[in-house]
Amino acid sequence: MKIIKADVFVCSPGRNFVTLKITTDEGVYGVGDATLNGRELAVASYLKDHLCPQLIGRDPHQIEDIFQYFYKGAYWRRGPVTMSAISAIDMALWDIKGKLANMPLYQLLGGASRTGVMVYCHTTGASIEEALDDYAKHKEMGFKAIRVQCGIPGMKTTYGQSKGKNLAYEPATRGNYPEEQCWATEKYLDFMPKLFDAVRNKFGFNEHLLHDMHHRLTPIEAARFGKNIEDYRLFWMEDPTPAENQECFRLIRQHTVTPIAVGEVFNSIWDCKQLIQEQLIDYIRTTITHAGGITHMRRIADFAALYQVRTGSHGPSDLSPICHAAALHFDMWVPNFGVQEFMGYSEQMLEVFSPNWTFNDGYMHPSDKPGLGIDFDEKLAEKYPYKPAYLPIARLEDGTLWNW
Ligand SMILES: O=C(O)[C@@H](O)[C@@H](O)[C@H](O)[C@H](O)CO
Repeated sequence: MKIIKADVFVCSPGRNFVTLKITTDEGVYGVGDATLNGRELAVASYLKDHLCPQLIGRDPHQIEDIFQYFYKGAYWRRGPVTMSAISAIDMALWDIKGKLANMPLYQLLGGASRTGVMVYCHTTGASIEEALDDYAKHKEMGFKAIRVQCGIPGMKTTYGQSKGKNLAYEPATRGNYPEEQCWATEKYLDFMPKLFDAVRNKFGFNEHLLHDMHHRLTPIEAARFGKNIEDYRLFWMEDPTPAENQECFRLIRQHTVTPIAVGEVFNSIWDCKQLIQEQLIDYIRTTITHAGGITHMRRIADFAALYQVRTGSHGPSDLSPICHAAALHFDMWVPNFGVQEFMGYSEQMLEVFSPNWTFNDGYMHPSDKPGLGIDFDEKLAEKYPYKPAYLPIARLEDGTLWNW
């Protein structure tokens, strides 16, 4: 069996997605997600101009060898653009393998380790009251794990806040320049515990409560924050500080038992090796689309299992439904599963991708169709051409560029 075609599509049914479709000489095809929010065209070019031509004529069964061929073969290893491109190839090849074996992906990986995948949703609001209403709505929908964010008095914008009533959280803005937001750490540190207090007072401790700090604090500020909120027993505080320097997390760990989740911007095991080995985190949040596909994610998860670090994969709607479909199969199998993020998709997006997963009472189940169990409508996608859009940047009140 040989690969005869590898096509890349960039479409924008509400937001930009990069999709790869690999076709074999026997007519079986697989799909993969290569979306890198704000840098979509770079990944599309990496695939189209460099990797796709080298896929032609290769045996699609050789997933591991193809991963190594592109990872080692470029000489220039790692990085989000390279790894997103490799991830999409890997996903599409697993899709093909599942279709050939007539098995859903999770069966190929080793079968189900659980009856369903616990997912966490996003709740947000301009004020605590609005966030509480949104929380109630999501609790009603059955979610067992809920992320809470909300506007901070005295700050025009903050991370994780929806832009209007009933609008889902959407960070990227259309146009050629990123939106500029403002950040004030002290205001955040003083205010945010009040949100957790209000949530726990109103809803109790039944749901897992999560919060994303989006890389905004220094290690000692994150340590103070984690310590202050211990009574609210968060499931995790996410991305408390930037993680390029993994040692920084030692300081946070010395001060607090609030669990820590990190990894959405990582693209290989090397980005989290020390964090895992020193047990500086509790959840690793790498994704199938950015961290080398199923092949490399499996390596990260197995390594993390040695240190009792569990998975909590990034799953925003700026990764395509193909990524979410693949993630659900992975989560169904992975022994050290923690939770899966699920932000949801608009109807327009679901028309283009048509997934077959199910959601019931806080748990999702992957499709039982062969492979990933998701398709991509190329014709419909043509109706939604790429539109430039960028993630915001953040500045401190004095104008200093900060971490968004
Ligand atoms: O935890 C999360 O889901 C966020 O951190 C993301 O929504 C992140 O901001 C976006 O994926 C960036 O594209």
